[in-house]
Amino acid sequence: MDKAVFPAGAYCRAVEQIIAAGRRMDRFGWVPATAGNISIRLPDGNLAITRSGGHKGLLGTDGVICVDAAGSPLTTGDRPSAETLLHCQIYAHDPRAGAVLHGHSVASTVLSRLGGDALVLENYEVQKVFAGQNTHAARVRVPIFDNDQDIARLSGVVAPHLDGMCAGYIIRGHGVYAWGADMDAALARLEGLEFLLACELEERKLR
Ligand SMILES: CSC[C@@H](O)[C@@H](O)C(=O)COP(=O)(O)O
Ligand SMILES: [Zn+2]
Repeated sequence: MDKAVFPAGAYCRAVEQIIAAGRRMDRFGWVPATAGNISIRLPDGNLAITRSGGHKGLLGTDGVICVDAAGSPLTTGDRPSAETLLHCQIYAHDPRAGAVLHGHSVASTVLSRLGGDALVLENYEVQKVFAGQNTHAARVRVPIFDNDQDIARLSGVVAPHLDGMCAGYIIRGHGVYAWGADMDAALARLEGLEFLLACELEERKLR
């Protein structure tokens, strides 16, 4: 299939939103060097996703390519994000997911290296940004999975935990995955999660 088969408006909007999201994540310092990847689900079920290896804060239109729902590039020779399968997995699991974001913040990297299989967030007002959360008093569990360069194997480890995951997840020493119904919702989730991780890190430094 060729990119031309997409309704031009939907594809162009997706590319613009991905470029803008990369810039916003870069402003926060969440996509150092070539870290991070960003995708949007297109109306036909294919994905617009960042090409592998570029700086996500400096994306041009050629920094975004199309893959099918299984992660295969629609244009032969295109190299999608090395972590495309993690995006595909989220879209396959959650039919409401419209955008997926991955960044490498200092807070997610450092906190996940301290050990444990989850971070539990409690008594923060901002945790209400996560799906289904309406009080600071609830406990929001953010799972941490060990990093793995074999993304298919990593997705197999993540799979059994996706049900009921409301804030996203962390890969140890690596970064976070967050998603939402559209790009605005995904960015709000990511920003909320990163704010809370930064709070946790600050608090631990004071202890
Ligand atoms: C700076 S290395 C980071 C990569 O290994 C990877 O984790 C990452 O987030 C970006 O990979 P990419 O293939 O550009 O999507
Ligand atoms: Zn990464």
